[in-house]
Amino acid sequence: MAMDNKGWNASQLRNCDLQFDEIPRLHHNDPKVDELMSENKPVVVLGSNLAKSAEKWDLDYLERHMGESDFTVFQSKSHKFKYYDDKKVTSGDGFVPPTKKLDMKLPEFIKRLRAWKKGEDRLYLQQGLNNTVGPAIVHDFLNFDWNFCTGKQSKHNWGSLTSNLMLIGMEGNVTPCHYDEQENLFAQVHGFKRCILFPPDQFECLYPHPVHHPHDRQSMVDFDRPDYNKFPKFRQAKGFETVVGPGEVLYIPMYWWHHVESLMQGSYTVSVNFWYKGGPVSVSYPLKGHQKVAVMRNVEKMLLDVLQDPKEIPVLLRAMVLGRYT
Ligand SMILES: CCC[C@@H](CC(=O)O)C(=O)C(=O)O
Ligand SMILES: [Zn+2]
Repeated sequence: MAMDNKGWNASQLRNCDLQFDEIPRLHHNDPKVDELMSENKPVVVLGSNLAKSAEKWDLDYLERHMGESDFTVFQSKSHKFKYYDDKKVTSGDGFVPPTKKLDMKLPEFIKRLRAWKKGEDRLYLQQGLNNTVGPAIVHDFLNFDWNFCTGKQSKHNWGSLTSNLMLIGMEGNVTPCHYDEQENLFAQVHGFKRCILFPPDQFECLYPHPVHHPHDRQSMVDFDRPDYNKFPKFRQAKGFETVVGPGEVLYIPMYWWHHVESLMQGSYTVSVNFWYKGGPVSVSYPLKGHQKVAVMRNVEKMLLDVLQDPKEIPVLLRAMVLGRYT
């Protein structure tokens, strides 16, 4: 495969009907980086040393140093790893989990990753970096450029760092479109990931599952085969995209939708994310897109709390709105 000088080429990207603008890719010293971050806009930061100490995290190194613990690995029959909250699964709701959550030792995971053949079940290691990893990994973790991320945290008034997730994915793995309620500095360590982002105000085009659903925060639209009858506004979604490679950091603002895919016919991918709580809410009118999402979430939660039966929610909302507000 002819690789462009970027280390990948467009044939490795999955087809998507939409057109995207590029997410800006700026050197970490460029003042525009902080301008975009302060406007809650995504940016790829180049040349930072945020996770430079992890650049040696290839499979051999990880096999030698991750330690003997069990790590969280998701298994999927497809290329999609759609997150679900098992605390929101209620018996009899007919929900079929799309992935299986396994505990696996690293050597076993690596063996299966190396032996994997297209068409077989896929695996995606998603493990919080904590004291269960070996001392060498802890050493590398402590050698992340904490000045960089702590600097961003304080400059942009983010809350506390909640976790760092280590992600080891197979080529072609997809984390389908969803939003998180945290700020995210997403450090790409090995391999290439295509990231498609949409601002929070595209809520109406991305049709998230109801808040009480196990797939809360996840889009109902299948990007591989969008159902335009059920989700007509998806055609109007206006997204931004980038491909991040080793040493690059993508800022994913809180509440921004993101779809992330490990490039096809690429290598395995390693990423480390840095999730921060959001900062203090400053209310000014009109409310920002993400604030309206937070309001809608609260309305859904309150309605479920008082109505109890989820099926009554659309009935009440239609009675309230149709013919009165529309
Ligand atoms: C479980 C987290 C997956 C990650 C996307 C990806 O790298 O597949 C993401 O969505 C995030 O960092 O917020
Ligand atoms: Zn996410």
